Amino acid sequence: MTALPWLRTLEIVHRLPGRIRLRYRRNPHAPDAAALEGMARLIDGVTSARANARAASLVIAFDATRADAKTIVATLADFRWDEAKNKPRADEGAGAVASSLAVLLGSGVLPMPARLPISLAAALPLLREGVADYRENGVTSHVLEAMAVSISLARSDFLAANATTFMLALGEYMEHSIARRSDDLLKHLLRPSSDLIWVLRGGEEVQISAGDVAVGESVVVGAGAVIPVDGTVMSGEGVVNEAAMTGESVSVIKTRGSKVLSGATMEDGRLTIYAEQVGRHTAAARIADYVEQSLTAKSEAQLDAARLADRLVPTVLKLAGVSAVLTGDWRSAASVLQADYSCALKLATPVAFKSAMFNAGQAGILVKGATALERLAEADTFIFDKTGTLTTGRLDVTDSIAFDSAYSAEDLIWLAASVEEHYFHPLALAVVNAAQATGRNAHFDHTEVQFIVAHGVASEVNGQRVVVGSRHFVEDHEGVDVSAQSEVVERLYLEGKTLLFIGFGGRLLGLLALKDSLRSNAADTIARLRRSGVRRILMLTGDHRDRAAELAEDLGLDGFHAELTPTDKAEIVADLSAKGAKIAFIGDGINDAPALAGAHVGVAMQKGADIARLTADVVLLEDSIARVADARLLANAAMARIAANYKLTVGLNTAILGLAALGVLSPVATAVLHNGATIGILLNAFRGSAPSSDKRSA
Ligand SMILES: Nc1ncnc2c1ncn2[C@@H]1O[C@H](COP(=O)(O)OP(=O)(O)OP(=O)(O)O)[C@@H](O)[C@H]1O
Ligand SMILES: [Zn+2]
Repeated sequence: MTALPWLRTLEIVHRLPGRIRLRYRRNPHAPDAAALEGMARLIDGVTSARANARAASLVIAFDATRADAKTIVATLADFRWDEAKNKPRADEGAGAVASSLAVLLGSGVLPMPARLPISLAAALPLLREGVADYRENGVTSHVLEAMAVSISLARSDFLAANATTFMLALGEYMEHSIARRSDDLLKHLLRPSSDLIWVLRGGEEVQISAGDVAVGESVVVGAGAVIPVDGTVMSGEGVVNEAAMTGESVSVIKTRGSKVLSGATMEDGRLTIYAEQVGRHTAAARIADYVEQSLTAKSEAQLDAARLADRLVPTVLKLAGVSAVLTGDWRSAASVLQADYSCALKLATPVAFKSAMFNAGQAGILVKGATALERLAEADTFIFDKTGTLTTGRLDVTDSIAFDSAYSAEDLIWLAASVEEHYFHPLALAVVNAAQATGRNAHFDHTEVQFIVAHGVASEVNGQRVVVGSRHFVEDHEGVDVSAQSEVVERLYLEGKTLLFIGFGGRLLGLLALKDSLRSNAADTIARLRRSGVRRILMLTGDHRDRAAELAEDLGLDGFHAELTPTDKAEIVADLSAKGAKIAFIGDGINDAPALAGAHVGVAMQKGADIARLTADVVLLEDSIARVADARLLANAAMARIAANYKLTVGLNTAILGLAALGVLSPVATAVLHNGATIGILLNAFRGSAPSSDKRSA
């Protein structure tokens, strides 16, 4: 990292209490506007910072009790600035393209003596960059480019030198604008799109840039806008959809006192929000950061490309030497040097990944990074959790059978609901719903409730132990004899129901049967997955063996494991992985979070627990299991495109390189061919991988 003296050029031009305007001289080493703002905001006491690149000014607002102008400027001066992270910039690139083009067109008509200085001036940035890069990183592709141009200049081949400079500038500009566009697309998916927001200041609504809003301000949000801050509603009423943040697709009504999250959209109404978290501290920014971080983690495909690129540079250099010796012509050396394609190699793959991730996002699938995409395509074994994943997770109580005449069917439901009402498990929610549907309130007072994961719940009513849960729990753990009712139990299982056993005072008091329906598109999804090359599809569940067997049969799965605890599920995943399976685990995070985290790639259902959406590599943004197959097909398509692009990059450029080495191609022809090929390949990578046509089979 190099700390550059850009701040020599920083001066205060205007000063007010709590506010200063600084001017910085634009130089190539100055951080860009966003970086400047970011640095300023890190300073203690600074409430907002806004840089204007065009005016080269930086306005900083601060809390005058906590900071003063002098310390702020001094602190800014202390920041070490890593220039490498800030380059290159689009406008500069465009300028270089224009000036090198002018020189290229003009050099032919200029008088001979003027040609060298003009050509040299045009090539200077490139030569300088080559030298700087050489000092810092040794022989890189920039160094090769500088050598190519130097050779042409030395031979007074100005046409070649200028054409090369122009093509390189153009190529670089295109490469980076395509790369940046794919970044922007992705950020657009994650960040509120509008930058201007309304706030109340001095009783009036004023429009400011979202970056300028401070904690404690009142932000006004109308229908259609994205909420820019995390905060509490002070007034108004609105329908808010937080799907992008929490995955919850059902919109909720927010009124005075409700909490709202940045990144959520206002579907209707109007809210005034007290801003509690702004800018980088908001939930939206945290999620975006997370995804950006995982983006920088290099996938295998990216590493392969980078490794080849690194090996390529010295090879090209040697080839240029050999070619010059064999052909006896420096021109061929210049041609070879600029046919180096390590840059294209390094860029094409990430661009393709990002554009695939963007497409996935639009198809309702959040893919957290290139590695996730790669692994999704690699997975040969798909393992589904049952409840809430293959099934809807919205259960209905169909039967309530009490074996003690003192209790009615409704009493039994109420007894279970009284102890279940504290839990979010789909079974618990179903029981509580059923109790409410009875239209009366027959709550049983009980002592504290114990929850035994993947087994059930237990408490005490009137001094007697009450247990609600699986047969295994009630029978094996609680010693309640169930055998007398085995006929009823058998019948209900045969009807495809999930059973809850209710023990009271050590006896079996009754049974609740629940029906959970398979998602209508579960079978279709399984079939599509098989067609996409998945070899084995399994189901894991905490539910009873009989129920699981029936579902597995209906769906044509390759196998299932039932009556599992969350740890059992994780162990099965670990076990199969150890045997070489590449597992994609699909679950909702309720009693399957460890398995989700332990899989090669974890896919979280949209309605899943927060933890699932946070730890999973892929998050469905719609409550449809069809998105799992969509995600797989998308990943396959993206990987195929990346592989094809890679071959094309290597093949095409190797051919150009070979011809250049043989002296067949002039430096100008090489520059045109090489840069044309690079741009074509990038555009191809950028072109979205079209998701399969049946993706909207909801
Ligand atoms: N809150 C609860 N109340 C009653 N029984 C429960 C509760 N939680 C779990 N159980 C019992 O434990 C069993 C296993 O629960 P678990 O959540 O692991 O699996 P599941 O509900 O069948 O879903 P999955 O297919 O996702 O594993 C359930 O089938 C049920 O019998
Ligand atoms: Zn047990």
